[in-house]
Amino acid sequence: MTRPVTVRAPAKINLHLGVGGLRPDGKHALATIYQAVGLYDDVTVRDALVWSVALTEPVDGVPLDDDNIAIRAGKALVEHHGLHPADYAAEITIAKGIPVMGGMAGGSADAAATLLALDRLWDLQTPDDDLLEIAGTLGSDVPFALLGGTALGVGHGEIVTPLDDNSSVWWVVVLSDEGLSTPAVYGHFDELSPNAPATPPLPDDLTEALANGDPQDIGDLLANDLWPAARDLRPDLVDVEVQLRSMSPDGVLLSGSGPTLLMLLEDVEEARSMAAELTERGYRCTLAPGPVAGAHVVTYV
Ligand SMILES: C[C@](O)(CO)[C@H](O)COP(=O)(O)OP(=O)(O)OC[C@H]1O[C@@H](n2ccc(N)nc2=O)[C@H](O)[C@@H]1O
Ligand SMILES: Nc1ncnc2c1ncn2[C@@H]1O[C@H](COP(=O)(O)OP(=O)(O)OP(=O)(O)O)[C@@H](O)[C@H]1O
Repeated sequence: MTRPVTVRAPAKINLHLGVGGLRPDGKHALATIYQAVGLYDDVTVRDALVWSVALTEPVDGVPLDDDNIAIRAGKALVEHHGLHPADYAAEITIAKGIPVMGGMAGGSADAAATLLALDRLWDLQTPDDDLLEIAGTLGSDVPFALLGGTALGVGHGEIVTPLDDNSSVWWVVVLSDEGLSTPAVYGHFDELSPNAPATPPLPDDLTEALANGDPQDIGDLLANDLWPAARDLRPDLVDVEVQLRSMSPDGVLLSGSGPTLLMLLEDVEEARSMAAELTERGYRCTLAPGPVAGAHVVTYV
């Protein structure tokens, strides 16, 4: 019997989320810049006779059956290697630190972590390119969760290329008590933007600002095409956004498809005092540094 393996995978935000038209496969063409930030899920895998998934603490909205993306990831890895499904299954335990349905790709992090953890548990030695390819079949954000750091994402978000990022920033992460459905936000985007370009333009200015590492320039260039749709679906977010902008006029951003909101700060002390002030005003928030590493093993067999 092999020893359990634990992999830690980060949340992501999109510093730029350019959304194009709806493709025939039901997804939207993207030109995005991902950044991995320091909120994590830890996924532990153990050999088992049947697939199962459990959480270390109960969290609403996470399926505990075969719909869980971690189990889908495990089965995809078994299939990729042509292994006999009856001989390979795992007990998966997830410690969730990434908000569920928050637009921070928590499920994607779990899928990426599971791929890496099972690869190590079963000593499959899957090449990195194969892991990225399997990841892309599981969800648009999954390849980036493997990669981490800061990266350009094109296609439907699954084609990722690392970017030179010389910034080191802190994000005040303002959480919402209620999640927002990613397909619903994309669906409303289609209603608001019927003439979106087939391929959105690449964010060259932000790419350059990241290479230069100046947080002020980065803050000025943050952009998210899903924001108007998220605002319509969740008008309560507008009030939070106004409060954040009154504290820091630049550097406020919707995370992915929302509803989490972000505020960029250069200095950790400043980030702490903003978070304290927001907490005092009744908001639930946390801090996360960026960029951080992608999925990585934290225990060894
Ligand atoms: C909003 C983002 O987080 C930004 O990175 C992602 O685009 C969403 O990625 P994800 O949650 O991994 O999404 P997937 O699991 O691939 O797709 C879920 C659903 O989101 C919508 N979707 C997702 C990605 C994409 N480029 N276009 C889409 O329209 C589709 O309705 C799709 O059925
Ligand atoms: N391991 C998992 N953790 C969280 N959600 C999961 C998991 N597996 C499946 N799901 C389902 O995936 C959906 C999206 O959850 P998730 O927390 O990944 O949202 P999100 O962070 O908004 O995603 P994204 O930013 O990629 O759009 C939920 O409906 C949830 O029920």
